[in-house]
Amino acid sequence: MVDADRFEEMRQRLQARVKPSRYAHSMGVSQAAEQLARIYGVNENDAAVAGLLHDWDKALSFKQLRKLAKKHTKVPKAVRKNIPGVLHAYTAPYSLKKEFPELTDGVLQAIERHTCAAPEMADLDMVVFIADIIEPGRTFGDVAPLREAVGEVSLEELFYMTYKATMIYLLEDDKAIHPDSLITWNAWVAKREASEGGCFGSVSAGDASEASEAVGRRALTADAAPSAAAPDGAAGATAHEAAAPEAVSSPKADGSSADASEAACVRNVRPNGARIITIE
Ligand SMILES: Nc1ncnc2c1ncn2[C@@H]1O[C@H](COP(=O)(O)OP(=O)(O)O)[C@@H](O)[C@H]1O
Repeated sequence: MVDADRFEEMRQRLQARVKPSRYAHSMGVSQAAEQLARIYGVNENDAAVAGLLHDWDKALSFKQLRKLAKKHTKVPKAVRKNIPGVLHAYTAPYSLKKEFPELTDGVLQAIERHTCAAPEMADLDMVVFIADIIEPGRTFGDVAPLREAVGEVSLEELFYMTYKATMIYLLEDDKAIHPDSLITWNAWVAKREASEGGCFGSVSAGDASEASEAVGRRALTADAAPSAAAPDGAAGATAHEAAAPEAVSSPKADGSSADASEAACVRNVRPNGARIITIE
């Protein structure tokens, strides 16, 4: 548990370390992660802290990251050389543990997995991964369906949708993809196919309307974010353009005990944002 004073200290140190657009994005991710955690029954404090600090090592140059990754991570040489944009996630546990020794393994793991994810994801890992993509400052054209699905589908399904959107974005932008990402993708496809209904289930209709009202359509919509900061100019980085949104309260909703007969299942999300929803 990180108390308010320590969180404030972390916030200030992050602000001093990264550029303003990165800081704004980090605040957005922290608040989005906290909201997602509340909805999906994950530890909110861990989510807020992991979201805040997830890009801690984005302050480093690729040269510094390569050196750090070589010494303190198992990232393969080819990835260090060719996909340095992902290294900050892998070096972060080492860097952050030195700065904030009280950070738990769970928080550090969620931070480590926020960029490339993994075949097995803890709930906190998924919350931080999703928050990084759907925080209000994100301006991708295809995040709207993800935001709308918050509280409507299970955490696993929302993660699957988000991971898929990330893969599509990387391909469409002609970016190299971490080789382990294909292993992760295949694992999640298999897991999803094996799940009941083929889509990880979903939250009940009642929970869905409450939760999406509070989070999906208010806190996590781009419209809710105050004015934009300058885009991040770091090589390979995407633009995070919003200042921190105001926190809003939302009801608790448990996505784990869905009645499949009432469940709305998002079957597919297309790059243009169109999606197919089936009511089962
Ligand atoms: N699986 C992946 N393989 C290769 N590159 C990736 C992968 N996932 C994300 N990236 C790229 O790594 C960089 C950092 O990712 P991330 O930390 O999610 O970015 P952001 O700076 O947008 O928060 C981005 O340029 C992103 O496109």
